[in-house]
Amino acid sequence: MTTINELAQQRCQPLKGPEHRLSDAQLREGLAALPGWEVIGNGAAIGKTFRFPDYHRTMAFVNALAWVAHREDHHPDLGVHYDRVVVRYSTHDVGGPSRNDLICAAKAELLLA
Ligand SMILES: C[C@H](O)[C@H](O)[C@H]1CNC2=NC(N)=NC(=O)C2=N1
Repeated sequence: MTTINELAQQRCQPLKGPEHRLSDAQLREGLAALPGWEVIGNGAAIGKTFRFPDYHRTMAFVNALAWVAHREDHHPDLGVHYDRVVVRYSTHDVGGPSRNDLICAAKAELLLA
């Protein structure tokens, strides 16, 4: 079993090519450690909607997430709203979800822990 802390301790690696795409079983195993995260876009990505009481807290999270993206060189697609952020990770260079997406989802999650 993988835990959220094990994922969050890892660093994203530059991955290129479809061989790095996670299998359904690997994806399921990883998502079991990430509360609220789900497969979206028919297996193309993983995502979660984070809700906040106001715009200030929404943007504080967006900025913290941007810092994670910069540090890891792995970038989420974001939908930014007044009181929520729709976060979606997929690895473009792989053509779908990779281990990097699970790692960044775990780091995103722990920003709020
Ligand atoms: C060279 C650099 O590591 C790549 O271009 C990175 C940058 N950030 C990225 N972010 C995401 N989400 N997917 C990628 O494939 C990706 N590739």
